[in-house]
Amino acid sequence: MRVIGLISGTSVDGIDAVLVELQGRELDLRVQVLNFCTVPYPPELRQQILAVCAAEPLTMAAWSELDDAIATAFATAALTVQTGYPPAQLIGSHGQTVFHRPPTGDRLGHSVQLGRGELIAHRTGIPTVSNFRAQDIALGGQGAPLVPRVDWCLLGHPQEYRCIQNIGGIGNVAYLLPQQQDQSGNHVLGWDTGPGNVLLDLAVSYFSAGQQRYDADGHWARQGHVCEALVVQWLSHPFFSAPPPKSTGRELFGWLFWQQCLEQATALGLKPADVLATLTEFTARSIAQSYERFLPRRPDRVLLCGGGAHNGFLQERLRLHLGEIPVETTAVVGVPVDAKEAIAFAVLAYWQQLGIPGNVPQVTGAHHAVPLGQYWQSVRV
Ligand SMILES: Nc1ncnc2c1ncn2[C@@H]1O[C@H](COP(=O)(O)OP(=O)(O)OP(=O)(O)O)[C@@H](O)[C@H]1O
Ligand SMILES: CC(=O)N[C@H]1[C@@H]2OC[C@@H](O2)[C@@H](O)[C@@H]1O[C@H](C)C(=O)O
Repeated sequence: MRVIGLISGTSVDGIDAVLVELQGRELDLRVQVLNFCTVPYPPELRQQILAVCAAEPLTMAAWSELDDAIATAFATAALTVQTGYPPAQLIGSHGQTVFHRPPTGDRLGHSVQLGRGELIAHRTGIPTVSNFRAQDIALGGQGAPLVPRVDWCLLGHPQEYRCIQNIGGIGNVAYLLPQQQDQSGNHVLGWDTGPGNVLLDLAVSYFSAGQQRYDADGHWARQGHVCEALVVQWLSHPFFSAPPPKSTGRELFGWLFWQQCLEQATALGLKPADVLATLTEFTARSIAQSYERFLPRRPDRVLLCGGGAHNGFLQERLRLHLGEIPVETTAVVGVPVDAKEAIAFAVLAYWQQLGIPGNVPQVTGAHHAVPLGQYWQSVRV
């Protein structure tokens, strides 16, 4: 089946769109990437999204406008990625997360992704699956991370224990047992590791007065010195010691957290490069520390994906803290680092059609595994 996968993540840097040909089911799943592109948001729309993520209030009418503007941008990205290719039969659209609250005690989680699937289906003429997190949340789960079951199929190894580490705005890991030992995918572990690039991006944007959006290859951070006292202080945040299942977002590691970091760094007289070096170290250590705390054994290999996989300095720090464990990217096993999440939502939509579960209960905390997403029919245009 030809499927389009769409996602814009917590970095809000644009819509990743992939066109794939999918065959098979789970361990025999085969993915052929036909095309991939990232379609940036119009700058004004990006600013509106970031404002909502930073808790700016909206009327319901403005909220509806925003939802449709995002859905329209997603539909455009879908049409762009399939230009020149035979039409896709299905779209899996994650949408844009603007709010994420994990469950606590009796209170159900709540995760809001804008860019409604019904508009995407209508605009593109392609049936669309969206709203992937809601069913997991209905079963008491975090609604995230949802990619680990796809990782198990696409990136698992017959004999190796592997960690697939996404470093997007937020970081998340999937820990895969050798496929020979785990034929069901029920033993996959995973959780959000904390901030990926989100604080770094906020810092770069601040220090460059909006001229730069991210620290290309970690070049700026590499020129600074790590302030160990701040790294230790930031790592004492209760999120890091809480056991999985756990997920997070800009609500915890976003604008407010960055403001605190900036205040503390300024009080200590840190230069911009030092702040970036310290934030990079914080991300690297939060990942390594979570492996030490929560993994039953050290992985044989770590495969990185997401935009952070392009940050050489972050990779260096991570290697240092992971000791002997080889750290590579998913690209070395044929899965492009920037397309992996979009591929995952194409697969989750495909599984929804086949009735195959998408979540992993011990990852999200949901009561059981279930197909994910809501299906919207379309009128062929
Ligand atoms: N060449 C590069 N050097 C350093 N960092 C980079 C580079 N390219 C991208 N990034 C970082 O990656 C980020 C985007 O990553 P990605 O697209 O994986 O995030 P996302 O999908 O929005 O987040 P999430 O996985 O949390 O949903 C950018 O905001 C930037 O910080
Ligand atoms: C609520 C939400 O959008 N969470 C994202 C975010 O970005 C990374 C991490 O936090 C992960 O939990 C999740 O995305 C991926 C696609 C997931 O669900 O696996």
